[in-house]
Amino acid sequence: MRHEASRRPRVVGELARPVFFVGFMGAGKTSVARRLARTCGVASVDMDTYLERREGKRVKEIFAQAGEDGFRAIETDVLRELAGKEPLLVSCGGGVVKRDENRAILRDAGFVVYLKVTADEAKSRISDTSTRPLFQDLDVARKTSEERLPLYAEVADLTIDTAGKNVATIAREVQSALEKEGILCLQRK
Ligand SMILES: Nc1ncnc2c1ncn2[C@@H]1O[C@H](COP(=O)(O)OP(=O)(O)O)[C@@H](O)[C@H]1O
Ligand SMILES: O=C(O)C1=C[C@@H](OP(=O)(O)O)[C@@H](O)[C@H](O)C1
Ligand SMILES: [Mg+2]
Repeated sequence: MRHEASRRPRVVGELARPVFFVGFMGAGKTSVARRLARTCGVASVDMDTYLERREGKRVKEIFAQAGEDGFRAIETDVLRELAGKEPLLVSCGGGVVKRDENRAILRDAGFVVYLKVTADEAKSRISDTSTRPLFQDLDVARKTSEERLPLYAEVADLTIDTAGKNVATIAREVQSALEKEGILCLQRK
């Protein structure tokens, strides 16, 4: 097993622009970006993780202390910061598309991959919704998801329906599309 792994060529990927993953909570943005980073030798960053380290607080605490508006202000700041770095795979939080200025940053700075999921399928994937303050009630989540559909569609350069697919399959679909679009260039060493 170890021998086979060491014989596999090392892959180093380069991105022409930042790639932003958007979509509803539970779409798999964090998991797919992380998987793609590993298989393609590209750096990835999760906006929520980055934001939590920067603020020294969990997303849930920020919502409790500063409300959604407070969270969104920090989120915009972080998005701007990450959009200005060397191109990365960036998994965004599901609500990043709510602000007009964020949608402008996503469109202008990057290539946007929209991972589609229904609120019902997302609920079945997320075992513990306590870390997601806006996914506490399924009926509310269904409504929120419907309201956001046009916002995700507005920024998407690529849309992938994730229904019934696992993370590896989705990551392969994204990889192939990014290579075809000239956004991802892979060198096998
Ligand atoms: N395609 C998928 N099929 C099944 N489970 C998934 C899939 N994508 C993600 N998950 C699971 O759903 C949960 C949320 O995934 P995550 O990547 O954090 O989504 P997001 O960042 O879009 O909210 C995790 O437990 C993850 O393992
Ligand atoms: O949809 C949203 O408004 C949110 C999604 C979360 O990220 P994930 O989409 O990665 O769960 C996180 O940013 C926060 O709880 C708000
Ligand atoms: Mg996430």
